[in-house]
Amino acid sequence: MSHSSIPSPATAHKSENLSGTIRVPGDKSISHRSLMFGGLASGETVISGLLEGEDVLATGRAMAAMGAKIGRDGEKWRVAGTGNGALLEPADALDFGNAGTGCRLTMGLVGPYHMTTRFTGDASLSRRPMKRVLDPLRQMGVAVEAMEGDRLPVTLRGPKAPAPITYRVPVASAQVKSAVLLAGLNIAGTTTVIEPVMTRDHTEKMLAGFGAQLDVEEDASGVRTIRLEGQPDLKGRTIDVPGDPSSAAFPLVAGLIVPGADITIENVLMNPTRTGIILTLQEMGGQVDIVNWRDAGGEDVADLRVRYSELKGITVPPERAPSMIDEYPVLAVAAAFAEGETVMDGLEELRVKESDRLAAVARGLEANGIDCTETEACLTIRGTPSGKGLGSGTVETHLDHRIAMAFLTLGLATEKPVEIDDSTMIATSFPQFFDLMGQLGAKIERTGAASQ
Ligand SMILES: O=C(O)C1=C[C@@H](OP(=O)(O)O)[C@@H](O)[C@H](O)C1
Ligand SMILES: C=C(OP(=O)(O)O)C(=O)O
Repeated sequence: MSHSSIPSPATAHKSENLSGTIRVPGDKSISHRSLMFGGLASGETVISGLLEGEDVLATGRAMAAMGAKIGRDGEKWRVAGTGNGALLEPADALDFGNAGTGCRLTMGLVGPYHMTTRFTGDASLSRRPMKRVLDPLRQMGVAVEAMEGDRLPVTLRGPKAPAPITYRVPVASAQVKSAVLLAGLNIAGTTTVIEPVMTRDHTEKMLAGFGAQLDVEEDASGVRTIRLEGQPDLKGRTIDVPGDPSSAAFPLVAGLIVPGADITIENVLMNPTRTGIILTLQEMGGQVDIVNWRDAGGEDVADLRVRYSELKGITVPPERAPSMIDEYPVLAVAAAFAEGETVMDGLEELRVKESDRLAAVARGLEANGIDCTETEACLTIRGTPSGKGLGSGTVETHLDHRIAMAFLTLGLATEKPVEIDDSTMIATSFPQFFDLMGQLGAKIERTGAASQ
């Protein structure tokens, strides 16, 4: 895969008057699940707008290695599934590259199968904690072999008769919730997940769409109890994947910080478990108009018109973190141009993403002259609205696509250019990043030998 090859540095330069209309690629969470559930269901699933990023393609290869037939047919992807309960033992290790979601959800999916499955990944994924999904699998009777600290490579051996469990998710994580629910698909009886803090609900919504029996109850304090009836008959379906709000966040912030900008991003997923970044940028004074709000196959989507704005610092409510967890690096970039102080708290999960994002963001800001304070779970940024004196740093991206894209966005409004040490990882979630940002008039260039 390209991220194990030669690093490709890139540089962003001060830009003006970004303009135009773009569509960002399909939502990563929905794309992973489309291939997984399509690969599992009986019959055909036809997917439009699939994100063709490396993370999602790794999930496709894993499902193919377990018996699904997956192919591209013009603009669409066609998946012929095995039928629920009929995945085959893969001949080789499943390599998930950089993708936490693909790896953790697939661990849940295959855990209860009475077969042996091995999981590997790149250097970043091999550092990330897997205990959070391996613990509930152990409770179901799955035998686990893992590196120290429950890291990859991991081998799972499912029991003859897996037992359904009731599991209270100990961290706010859609990946953990989803892994337990997916395990429940191949276990007789009711699997129950208790989710104290709501996270993205794509697994619940999409499994119901494929024909699973799911019951979701929410109490007065917001605690959700999700009950899944095991061994449902899942049926293939048609899916239209909306644009990824986590990718839209980069042109969105660029539009707010580049003087004279006026851009539109069409067809963005507006599921309320994903829109924290839009709300937060609006609270900072960002002119983000949500237009043409509509339903698209069971999900809300809209177009976002974004104009350059004088931003002000705010305190971001920590309880909003799950609805914008992947957007903090680029929110930090908006905060770098806001008047006053922006406080982001409740960010402990950022430390276990593709990199320690809290540290990577703080170091990148400091390298470019931006005043910030990092504590265990909090980042405070004091902005410079004019961008004067900022820039000229080189940012270490640590195999993290969001760090790479966030700092290239920063360099569009700093006085001096911003360089990142590697841009290859951007292809994991947003392969069209350079092209689309270029279309808007952003001055970003790949500067390394590997870009030739
Ligand atoms: O379920 C998903 O599709 C995702 C859940 C989030 O991870 P956590 O569950 O670890 O918070 C998010 O960071 C990731 O990019 C996608
Ligand atoms: C955290 C992310 O992804 P994953 O956990 O799937 O690697 C992300 O895309 O920002």
